[in-house]
Amino acid sequence: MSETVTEPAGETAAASADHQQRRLRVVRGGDGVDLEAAQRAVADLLAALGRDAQSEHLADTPKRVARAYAELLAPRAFDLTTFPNEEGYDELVLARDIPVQSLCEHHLLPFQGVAHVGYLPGDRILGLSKLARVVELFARDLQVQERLTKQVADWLQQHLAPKGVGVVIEAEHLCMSMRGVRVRGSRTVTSALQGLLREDARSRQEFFALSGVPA
Ligand SMILES: Nc1nc2c(ncn2[C@@H]2O[C@H](COP(=O)(O)OP(=O)(O)OP(=O)(O)O)[C@@H](O)[C@H]2O)c(=O)[nH]1
Ligand SMILES: [Zn+2]
Repeated sequence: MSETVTEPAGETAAASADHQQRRLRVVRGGDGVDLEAAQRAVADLLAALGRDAQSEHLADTPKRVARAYAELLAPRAFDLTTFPNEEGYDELVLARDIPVQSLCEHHLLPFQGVAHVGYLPGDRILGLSKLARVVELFARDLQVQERLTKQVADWLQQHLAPKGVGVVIEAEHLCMSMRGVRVRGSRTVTSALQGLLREDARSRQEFFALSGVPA
């Protein structure tokens, strides 16, 4: 899935002046979904599973399922708003317990849990809600948890250029709880660190402590 980051029309001047608020429009995915083909495929799947796709109860199910997957694979566009770090704030900024919902690419079943996303500011700070929006940007996709975790960290490092970034995701995979090995309640923890949070032991420890994850 491709992602684009553009300066909204008329905002270029504000964006180029470093002492001002800066906004970048972020759009990812939403392309590549053929709703009618998806609907036909779901009807075929129901038939292959021995279900009567023409029955009164299932008649609208292919359409609903196609739309549901299209929605689950389409993150909302947003404005990445940053502000100059005028106070020179140089401690961690951490958003804990951001809800995460994604789809495992192996079974197309949900995995869900929470993300803790933190960064050590450089020249700019980020509108706080944007940490959760970046998580959604990559979660609304067919994913593995490791890739999702790393994509969020890499994206923030690239677009915010902070001194460090840390991302922890704790999630339960329905493919492991509802089926297969059937271990209900087991949560997988993944982390991705960049910059000082990776290189400096004290910063890393602080990040994990504030995230509530034993280092
Ligand atoms: N590394 C990683 N593995 C995942 C993730 N989500 C699901 N999986 C695993 O992907 C693996 C796919 O293994 P397969 O042996 O091909 O599939 P399977 O026969 O359905 O495996 P079982 O789940 O053990 O029944 C399973 O072990 C899943 O638990 C993820 O986010 N990261
Ligand atoms: Zn799975």
